Amino acid sequence: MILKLQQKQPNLNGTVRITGSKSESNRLLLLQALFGNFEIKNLSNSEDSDMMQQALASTEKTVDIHHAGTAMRFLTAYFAAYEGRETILTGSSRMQERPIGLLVDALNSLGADITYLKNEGFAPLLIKGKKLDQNKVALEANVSSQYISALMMVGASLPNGIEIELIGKITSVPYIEMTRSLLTQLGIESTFEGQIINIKPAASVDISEMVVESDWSSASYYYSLAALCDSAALKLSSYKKNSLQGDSALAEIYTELGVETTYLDTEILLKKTQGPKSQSVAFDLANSPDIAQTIAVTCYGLGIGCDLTGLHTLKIKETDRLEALKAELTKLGAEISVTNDSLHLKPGTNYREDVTIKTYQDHRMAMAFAPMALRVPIVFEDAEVVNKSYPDYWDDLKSLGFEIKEL
Ligand SMILES: O=C(O)C1=C[C@@H](OP(=O)(O)O)[C@@H](O)[C@H](O)C1
Ligand SMILES: C=C(OP(=O)(O)O)C(=O)O
Repeated sequence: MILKLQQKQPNLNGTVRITGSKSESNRLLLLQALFGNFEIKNLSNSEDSDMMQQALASTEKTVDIHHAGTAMRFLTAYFAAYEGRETILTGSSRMQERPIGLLVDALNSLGADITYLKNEGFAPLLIKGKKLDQNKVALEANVSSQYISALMMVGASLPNGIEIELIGKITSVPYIEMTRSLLTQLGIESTFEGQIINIKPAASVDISEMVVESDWSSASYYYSLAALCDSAALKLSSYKKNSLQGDSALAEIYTELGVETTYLDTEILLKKTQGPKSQSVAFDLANSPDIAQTIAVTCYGLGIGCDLTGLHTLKIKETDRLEALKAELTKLGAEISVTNDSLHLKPGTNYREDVTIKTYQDHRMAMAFAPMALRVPIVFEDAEVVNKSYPDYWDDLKSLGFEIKEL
């Protein structure tokens, strides 16, 4: 599906209801499968959460989780500890290029039997589920926190729990803390001191319902819209101040880009203030990698420069996000350079019209670039890519007055 977006109305007012965080949802679905049948409220309607649900319900030998990184990583650990079950776990062609060797090595060192069916270090995996008889494991922590979350959750179901030693710098730390907090809410004890995570064993949990906060990564696109319009009063639900999601750092980050957040009862209200405070901004996003694309595009739309660092995980996500950002922002007229872990954008407003943005099978490429429609008409290839995390995105933009035409 090719979509053309235009937004001639520079004052944005409205309320958008976003469904639950896909990170929290996919953790709770796994924890529900491991520990008991609590109800999950405000579950994400993302394709990734559908994939997780379908995979957990499947009795087939081959389980295909398409593009869902959390499902791939969490289910590798889940099926490895599923005694007597043999599973082939696979995903999209891109998923078969996203590394999983560190997690497989860690699980095999705990006693799992996982082998590679195509390329060493990558899906598809043949997982012969068995009892994991060890409970201490060490792994590098700078590649993906999803490996660590997977070990923490499945580790809680092992008879002796799990002790995880994290080697080197730890990336995406808030996601590890999110996993811990959800375990705590379920009554499962853990500690995280220095480089060591300890999870106590649990057989079942005594809780009837868990409520998922709405998705902050999805909220990022409204922060960008608020920054780029002339005036905004956008209400988003359901959010809270003490979020488990690291991307809630948006509220602080966007004060520098001219957006003020007010926490209401169960909503946040975004208002545009005077505009950006300086001609160039700098952020280390090692704790919030998923909002890097949003911030880079907002800065370009504001005509200011930015230096984004801590981006070393972007190359192994849905696409190489650093190269994709460079290619598409350049098409729009930006002067941008990237390294393996950083991005530098020069101030400038040389906006080119009617550019067609390639989305690289990456939902965040489409969603992050859409607010540029406040500057110039813009076209998106494969616009349905948003389904991975936010299927209602285009409809929600329409509700704010965006003209969206299928070409
Ligand atoms: O645990 C999670 O839910 C996630 C962790 C992050 O991945 P990395 O830890 O691989 O950076 C993030 O980018 C991803 O969208 C979701
Ligand atoms: C990186 C992402 O997801 P995942 O790693 O779960 O595929 C994302 O949603 O931006």
